Amino acid sequence: MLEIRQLGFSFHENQSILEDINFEVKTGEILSILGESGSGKSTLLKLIYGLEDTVSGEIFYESDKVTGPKFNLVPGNSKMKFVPQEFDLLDSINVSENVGKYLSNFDLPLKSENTKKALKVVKMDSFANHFPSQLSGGQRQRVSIARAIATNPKMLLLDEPYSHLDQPLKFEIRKNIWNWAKETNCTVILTTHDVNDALGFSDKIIILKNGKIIQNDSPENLRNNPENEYVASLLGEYSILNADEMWNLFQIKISETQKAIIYPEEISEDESGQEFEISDVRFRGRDYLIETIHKNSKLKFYSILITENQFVKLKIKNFRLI
Ligand SMILES: Nc1ncnc2c1ncn2[C@@H]1O[C@H](COP(=O)(O)OP(=O)(O)OP(=O)(O)O)[C@@H](O)[C@H]1O
Repeated sequence: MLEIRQLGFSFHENQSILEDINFEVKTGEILSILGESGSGKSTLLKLIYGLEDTVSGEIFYESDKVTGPKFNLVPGNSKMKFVPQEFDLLDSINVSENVGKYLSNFDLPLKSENTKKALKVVKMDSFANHFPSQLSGGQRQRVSIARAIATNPKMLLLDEPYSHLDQPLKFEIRKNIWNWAKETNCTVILTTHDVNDALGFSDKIIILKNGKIIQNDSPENLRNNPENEYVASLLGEYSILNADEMWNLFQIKISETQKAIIYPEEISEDESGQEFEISDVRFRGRDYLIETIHKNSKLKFYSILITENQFVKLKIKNFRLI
């Protein structure tokens, strides 16, 4: 179990990079830290691994206090594996040797088995004899993940692990890492700004903004009940209407102090609905995202067909308040 209590961090005085961070991660859980660029995701991961010293608060891993470089000759926690954004493979040895670098030579068949298994998780088994200089950025990234996995860590910290991967590969590798982590009961914390890395592949998601946790919840709760518009905006397409718009357009009464967040799949065409003018149509593969406007109110919805009409009548099937 990892526990973070009232953590604060800054690089200089009069600056705040992380503020009042509190959360727990249970053994075997997969946690994604989602936030815009500069929100403090990598810094949080480095603090958990002990690469930076906390300014305030405490981090405990399995009841031991995590300390930073001020207290350790070799920074980093030997009980965890951290894969940073800059992958430091050794160019003089091949992929297989890089992955086995931290494994004991005492049992060579076991070393070879663990290396092969790890390379399979990241789909790099066919590159075992290549040298890092012969690999693309995404392939090097996968090898550095395999190197961490091969050690069978109890806690794996991944900083933007899928940033260099194309969509089909991303999908497969995210699934493989999930399966591997669940099989080995490894706790995984990863950072991302892509909601798709987080929604289907995490037990919990932490939303970070300007160094503060905005929400810490299951993927389902996060999407069903986003704390505010920033959270909704990280989770994909949405529309937002205030109390006057909800009443005037749809005769739905909500408090003046609240707004309604409506996802595209919660809006449907209906002859008895409110008329909106189509302002934009984008093909998404399986359907179209249609943007519409009525006076200053905007709604987005999905449609399998493109209508010939310039106007559509829309109804809201569901919404949540923020
Ligand atoms: N060594 C440093 N010295 C001073 N400021 C830093 C340093 N490293 C990061 N920062 C600042 O700390 C803030 C958080 O950076 P961090 O890298 O944790 O963000 P992030 O959410 O991981 O961003 P990204 O998604 O772009 O990687 C940023 O404002 C950044 O400019």
